[in-house]
Amino acid sequence: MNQAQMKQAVGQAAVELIRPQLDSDSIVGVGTGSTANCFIDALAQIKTEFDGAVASSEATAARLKSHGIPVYDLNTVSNLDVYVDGADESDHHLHLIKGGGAALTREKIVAAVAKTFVCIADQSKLVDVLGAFPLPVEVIPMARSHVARELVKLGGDPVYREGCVTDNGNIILDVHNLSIVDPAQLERDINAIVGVVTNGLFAARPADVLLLGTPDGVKTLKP
Ligand SMILES: O=C(CO)[C@H](O)[C@H](O)COP(=O)(O)O
Repeated sequence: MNQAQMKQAVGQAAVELIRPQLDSDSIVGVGTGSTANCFIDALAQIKTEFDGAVASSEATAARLKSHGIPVYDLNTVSNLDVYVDGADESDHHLHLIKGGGAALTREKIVAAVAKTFVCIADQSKLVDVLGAFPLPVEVIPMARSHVARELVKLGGDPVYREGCVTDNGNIILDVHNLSIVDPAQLERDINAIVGVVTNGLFAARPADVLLLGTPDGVKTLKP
């Protein structure tokens, strides 16, 4: 099984996992990225079994709508049982790095609202210590240089993601060379920098389950 097939397998596995809890009133939280796209395509096959979705990005909203799945504003939704999304890295506690697709802030908001967060990823994303993948930080544009200096004080090497404007109109700094031994503390420290919208560490709200694509099939990991 190659990487693309593993992504399809975990997308399908996520649909099978959540399907028993769906009913005609259910709204599904949907993440962003190539693995989340596999989930969307699999979800479309059962679109008559739930009401609609909340999207974590404009790209995801467009893909959901292209399948005829209604997309709701999160503010109109009182109950979100499940959120399904990919990740750039996961450790064995299911602390994540996300934001490779620049959708981290909306992803973190939807994950915070959902009762259950199902992460889907191929096996290349599972690591012992987070940080080989540069940590994305969404920043208010006028604070870019200030935030970059503060990130250097925290031991990282921030790099401006050229040409990237988030769905919220902000910029991304990718922080290289972090060895993240305490993800929850670093998540708090970076979010405390004035000008930071949020960072791509999901430690305060880790995933509840990780469906990991491997050549031997999909494995289920829990913290
Ligand atoms: O956090 C994300 C987008 O902001 C994605 O979940 C992450 O980048 C993984 O993407 P892919 O499934 O394409 O590898």
